[in-house]
Amino acid sequence: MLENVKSVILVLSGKGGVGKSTVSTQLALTLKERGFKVGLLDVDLCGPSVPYILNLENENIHQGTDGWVPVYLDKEQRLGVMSIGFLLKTRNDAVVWRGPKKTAMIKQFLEDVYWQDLDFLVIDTPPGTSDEHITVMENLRQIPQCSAIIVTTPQEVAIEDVRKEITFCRKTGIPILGIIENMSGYQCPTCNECTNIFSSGGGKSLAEISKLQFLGCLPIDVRVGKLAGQGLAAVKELPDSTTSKVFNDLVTVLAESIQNGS
Ligand SMILES: Nc1ncnc2c1ncn2[C@@H]1O[C@H](COP(=O)(O)OP(=O)(O)OP(=O)(O)O)[C@@H](O)[C@H]1O
Repeated sequence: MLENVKSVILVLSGKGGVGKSTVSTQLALTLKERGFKVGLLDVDLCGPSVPYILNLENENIHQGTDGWVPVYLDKEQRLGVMSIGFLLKTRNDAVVWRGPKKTAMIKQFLEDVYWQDLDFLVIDTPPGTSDEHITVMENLRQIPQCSAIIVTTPQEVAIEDVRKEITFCRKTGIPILGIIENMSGYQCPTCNECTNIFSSGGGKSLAEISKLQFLGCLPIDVRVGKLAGQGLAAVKELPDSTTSKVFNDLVTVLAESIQNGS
């Protein structure tokens, strides 16, 4: 049920494996840390990684009187999580469904989860621009505030794919909040030095060309994955890290947008 959701943030990428789920989970954890009530919905039916990233693989969801009850990360129920992964027996179980069945499942995810009152619902989507995306976009029309964050890596191929994602958002009328460049160098956990192991700056120049806001560069930081597995936000545990700065700034932008109703 989306009636009580103030703002939806879609996390999109043109290509798989660029860090969409990592960004979605860290964003949800940061929003919770900053005092918001948050839902995290994983609609990547073929590769649901959110339960794995948050170490919730053994959790089950159940049907309550008001709808499906999300898995809550905390006692205060400030961060609820829903994923097809909770319905699969093991991480290796494959969902082999044709389009209409996938569409029906996503509709159910959007309509039948009892989220209670949420400030933000973060939606982790599959890579590309598939049926799943069209279903999500169609069902979000009722939400007063909805925007997309596009995740890319610095390499050219990912950048090319992400251009298609931008076109897709523009055609479907979803405003793009901005672009995040992930895996932008490697941050040494000991000395904090960041080394560019791929080319760099692609996300920023794409944002400039596309006239979109650039939301920052996230380095490869092995500590971030470990923290998410314990349900912890980088902004709390690694306050001096680049990751912390990028997510803090992003949440400030989101908090302003919810206040302005934009
Ligand atoms: N900034 C980062 N620092 C360290 N590891 C990262 C970072 N971003 C992503 N990873 C790792 O890279 C792998 C892929 O990331 P993730 O699952 O978030 O990508 P995705 O785009 O959601 O993938 P998929 O398309 O399969 O859903 C994961 O093992 C994740 O832990």
